[in-house]
Amino acid sequence: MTELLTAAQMRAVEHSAIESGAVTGLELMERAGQGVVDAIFAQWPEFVGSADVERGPAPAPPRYLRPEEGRTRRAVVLCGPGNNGGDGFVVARLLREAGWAVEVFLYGDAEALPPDARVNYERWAEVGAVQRLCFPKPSEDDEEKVSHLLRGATTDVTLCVDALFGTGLTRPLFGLKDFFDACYLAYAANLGDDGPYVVAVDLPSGLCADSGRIIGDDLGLAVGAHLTVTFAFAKHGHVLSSGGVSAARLVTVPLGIDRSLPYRVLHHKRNENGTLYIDHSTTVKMAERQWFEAGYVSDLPWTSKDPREASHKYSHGHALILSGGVGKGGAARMAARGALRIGAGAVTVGCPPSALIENAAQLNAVMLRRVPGADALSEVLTDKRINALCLGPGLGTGAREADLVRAALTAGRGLVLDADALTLLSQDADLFALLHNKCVLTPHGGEFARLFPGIAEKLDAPALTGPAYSKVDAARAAAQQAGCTVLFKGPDTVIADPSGRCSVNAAVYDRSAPWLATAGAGDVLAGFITGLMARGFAPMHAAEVGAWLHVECARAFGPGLIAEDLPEALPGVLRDLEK
Ligand SMILES: NC(=O)C1=CN([C@@H]2O[C@H](COP(=O)(O)OP(=O)(O)OC[C@H]3O[C@@H](n4cnc5c(N)ncnc54)[C@H](OP(=O)(O)O)[C@@H]3O)[C@@H](O)[C@H]2O)[C@@H](O)CC1
Ligand SMILES: [K+]
Repeated sequence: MTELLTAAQMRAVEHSAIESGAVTGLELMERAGQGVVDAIFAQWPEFVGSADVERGPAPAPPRYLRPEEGRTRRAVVLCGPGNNGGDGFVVARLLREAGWAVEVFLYGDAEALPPDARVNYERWAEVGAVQRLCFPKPSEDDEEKVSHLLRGATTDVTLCVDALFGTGLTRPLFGLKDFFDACYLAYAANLGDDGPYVVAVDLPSGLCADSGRIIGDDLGLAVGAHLTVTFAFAKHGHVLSSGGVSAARLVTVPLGIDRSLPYRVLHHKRNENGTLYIDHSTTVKMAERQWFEAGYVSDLPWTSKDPREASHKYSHGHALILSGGVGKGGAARMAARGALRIGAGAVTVGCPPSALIENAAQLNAVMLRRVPGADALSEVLTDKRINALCLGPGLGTGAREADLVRAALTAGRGLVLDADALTLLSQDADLFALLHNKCVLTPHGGEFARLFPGIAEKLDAPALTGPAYSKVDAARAAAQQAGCTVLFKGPDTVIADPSGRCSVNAAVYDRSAPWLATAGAGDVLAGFITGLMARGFAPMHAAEVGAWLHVECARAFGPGLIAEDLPEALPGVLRDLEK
């Protein structure tokens, strides 16, 4: 798991590191700038010179400090009025030391720069010029100058470094349209050598660090970047909402302050059976611990090596998936296949009598039961080995189905509610009131808005100031309201439980899987989570692991994926995890 921080948490971490005396703010800024330059040369090795330099008494400089013979690379660095701008001055200086021609623009008042940024402004000013842009509204001349440079029409600028705003952006940017257009054009057209690569320092400017939304929404602007280089921790805004598509790549460089942090660490440990698990018990000094619980889900525990657990199929649980009527069973069958592949010991599809033949013709390892209505379901559930249920995929939204949802909710078993079951919950407050802490709701955006209209309204309201209300805020509020785990789907799937624990399963940057947006993929996800709950995973953990594996299956299969492929890709993914 990678932890994601808010801007306030990052500031707290930075202050605590500085107060501990381990490092100064100026040193942090130098490391940040150095990290950006290192990341640039790692990303584009062709920027690294190959010519040997003469060896003198001093140690040889790093490879990237040797520009290609006969070629001077050119960079434009746009610096803003805060410490993000300060990082930009460091980057400018280091690029210049590497033999680059660097043009620096300052959008802000040099006299009003914060102290560390001011020092780096002055260090740069000793070796290069600073072109001042009228602040806060650049003049037409300013815009002409910068956009001309960036459009590459008459120059050979290779890099544009966006150090305008980072975690301190609090209000919309209106005055920089032409700059941003120019940066964005370079990014969108991926002009390579014909135009500059755009590198965002910490965050693409215009983006809210906490929500990933563009401050000002459609009125506001944000730079698009080929590479974002952030410091110490990724921020929520890098993966949520527009943040996940704001850059082609995200690199997090360490600032060397991690050890002194008063924050909660998620440690991987092994229990006495050799099973990997995440230890959530490490002490936190930080008061609001849920702050630190948003993160990507990755490298999670999988197979148990405990031979006692392999003794019987029911020791791996029994999942019951309820299906709709004739011709509507495909979704439930895919969920059942997912539950079985993910390791539930037994999986049964329960369907109305009229759909028995259809289902029997399509199911083999999955068992089949008649479940005409709620009474029959209660009867089936007298079998205590059935420990997890899934209702929703292809279920239908009539009176029979509402009764089934009610009976399932009152049975007190692990319960995944998806699709039609979410519609039923949003239509019936009494049903909603029956939700309990063994439930997992898996809404997409539309379902979320129907279930939690007040929360969705807050999330949809224009983000006019930062930090803006985020999908993490929304999922946490929803989990509290529902009293159960909520998995709010998207490329930035957010999973939260009523305690405030929260994870983001982000399928963005190197982990993007656009082909996962395919019919039936959500049914398989519901099945994965149900299967994991049958295996004994707690609801939140089942939702985290299920969502993570779902994306991994899509990535393993690749383009051309259809929902049926997801369960079939699972064995390979699990084998790789074991390695
Ligand atoms: N944390 C760390 O460990 C490290 C952090 N580092 C770096 O510091 C960055 C954070 O610095 P920061 O806090 O100074 O914020 P930043 O984004 O530069 O801008 C704030 C300025 O912008 C202004 N302003 C805001 N909105 C505006 C608007 N719409 N239009 C115009 N102005 C606007 C705002 O003015 P105010 O709101 O006060 O009027 C303020 O002056 C961080 O992203 C990282 O790059 C590294 O150096 C080292 C380690
Ligand atoms: K920036």
